Amino acid sequence: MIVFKAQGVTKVYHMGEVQVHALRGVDLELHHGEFVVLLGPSGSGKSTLLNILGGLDVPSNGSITYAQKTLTDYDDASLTLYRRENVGFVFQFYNLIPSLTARENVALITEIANDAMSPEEALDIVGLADRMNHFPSQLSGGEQQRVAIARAIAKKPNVLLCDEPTGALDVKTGSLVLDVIEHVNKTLGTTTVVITHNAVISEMADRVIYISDGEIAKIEKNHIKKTAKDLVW
Ligand SMILES: Nc1ncnc2c1ncn2[C@@H]1O[C@H](COP(=O)(O)OP(=O)(O)OP(=O)(O)O)[C@@H](O)[C@H]1O
Repeated sequence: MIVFKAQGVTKVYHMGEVQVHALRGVDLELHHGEFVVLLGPSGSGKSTLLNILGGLDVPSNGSITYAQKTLTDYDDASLTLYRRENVGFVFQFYNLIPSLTARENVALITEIANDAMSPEEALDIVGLADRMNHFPSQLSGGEQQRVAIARAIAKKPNVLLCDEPTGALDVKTGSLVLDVIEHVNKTLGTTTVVITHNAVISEMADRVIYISDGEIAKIEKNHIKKTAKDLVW
């Protein structure tokens, strides 16, 4: 089942006289429940594509459908609703609110979402049931990222979009965080897209999409996937 369909998607940023062509015509289909890794050099357009899929940004041209509805026809209010109901985001830097505990950071989302799990349940999934009442400053980087993942998945999103989720973490902690993302993908059936600079992570994907200079250079399917725990880097 196709979740996203992008056709001829371009993105041009205008910086005074200069035009930056971040995406130059992307055609892409993403399927329900799949785990996709986006790989490509710095500046190739990965974050721009992820942000457009997540409704944080809009393309200059082309169309995107999500569950057969045309996102590119949505106004700001509809895009906000789309994000709220369907998309969880995880970024490299965890963006937790320092004055709130882990539980309260997750509750911020569960209070506004329909049919959300409880903050306790979400924190339990990421292995932090016993750290619920700790503040971000009392947690390690990996633990903070797991709180950010709990916050992203608590509303049971159909789609989880992760922009370099392990970029700020050491190998062991990064592997733990990937293990959590893998678990969410498998148990909740969440369509998952992970941007990374680390080619090793692509071994756990169903498909690997290579982006180069604003275009899809190639797409590879992994016939045998590794689990996060089996990755060596
Ligand atoms: N808001 C913006 N205004 C102007 N140019 C931008 C903006 N956002 C991104 N760009 C430019 O668009 C191009 C693609 O950027 P993007 O962040 O999508 O790349 P990326 O592949 O995610 O890079 P990285 O791996 O370094 O995060 C780059 O040349 C970048 O400088």
